[in-house]
Amino acid sequence: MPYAKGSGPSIVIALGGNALGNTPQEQLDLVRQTAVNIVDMIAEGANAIITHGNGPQVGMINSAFDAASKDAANKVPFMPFPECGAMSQGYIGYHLAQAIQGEMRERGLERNAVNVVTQTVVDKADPAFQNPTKPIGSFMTEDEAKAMAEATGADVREDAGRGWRRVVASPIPKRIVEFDSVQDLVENGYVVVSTGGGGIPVFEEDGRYVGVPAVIDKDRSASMLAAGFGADMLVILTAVEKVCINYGKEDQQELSHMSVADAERYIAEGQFAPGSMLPKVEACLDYVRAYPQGKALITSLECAAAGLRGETGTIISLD
Ligand SMILES: Nc1ncnc2c1ncn2[C@@H]1O[C@H](COP(=O)(O)OP(=O)(O)O)[C@@H](O)[C@H]1O
Ligand SMILES: NC(=O)OP(=O)(O)O
Repeated sequence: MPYAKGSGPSIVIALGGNALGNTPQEQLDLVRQTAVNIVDMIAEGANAIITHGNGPQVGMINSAFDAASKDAANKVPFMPFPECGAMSQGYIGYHLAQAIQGEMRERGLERNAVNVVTQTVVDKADPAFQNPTKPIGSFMTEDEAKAMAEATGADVREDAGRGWRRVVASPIPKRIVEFDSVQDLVENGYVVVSTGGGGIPVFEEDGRYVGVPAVIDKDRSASMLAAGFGADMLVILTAVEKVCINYGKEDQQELSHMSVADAERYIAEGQFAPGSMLPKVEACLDYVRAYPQGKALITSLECAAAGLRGETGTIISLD
């Protein structure tokens, strides 16, 4: 039976790595807290589509299958990378939908949560396939990473000052295959987990879809989803309450609002670290340029509901 939609804004939420953790038990525990923060927004009437990252998880699944399949005694088959992406969506979406459902039941909210395994069309000619940039899996020291690269042929890079990781191609998302189904679910009052890990990247060939070994940036896909829906707000939840200029320096300054022109100026000044805050600000800019009535919010998980009420976080709007 369909559920009633909330009376509040429509929002697309992108969950950062701090919402999920690294191991199954850590993820299960963290996701319960994440669900509390998400349901705080749903309790205010929000109609939410929740997207999430998958870098650590898809890397973990891929490494586990690679290691297991190399020993014939295990009888574990080689697992292609797109299938590992699909597994990561199922695994994270299962935890998220279950935790959100449980939290809504506990608060007596008559809504239902569902996870949609989602494919995202990318372009075969995307130059990203020639230049892998998306960090996946766990962090390593430089020596460990270089030894791994030597042994496996994987690409490795330093990740935003936090250590070394394997990197894979990260093409630009073009279209979400399950968009109409997600829209139907939202219209019928469901809280939808969708486009996890940016969506499983696929090429379109003669009307059929074929998985591609890559990982799409979840903030970019969330931005495209929010613009496509005409969502009132794109909410990017990460580890900081506000975006800063002079981040980490003595004269650090938190920003409550940025216009597109402000953001462009700060980007030109190099205020946002590539691989961490820069892609988030760029995703917000893409959304407000494509849907000028929309507002993007970057804040922490803990501040999500207060941010939605306009009490904290950094709002990015056209002007
Ligand atoms: N100018 C900035 N303002 C605020 N945070 C910044 C800035 N530049 C870099 N950061 C860092 O970017 C991080 C968010 O990026 P990241 O951790 O990659 O995102 P995710 O939450 O999606 O995993 C913040 O926690 C912060 O440490
Ligand atoms: N797909 C994606 O953007 O994952 P992370 O947020 O974990 O990097």
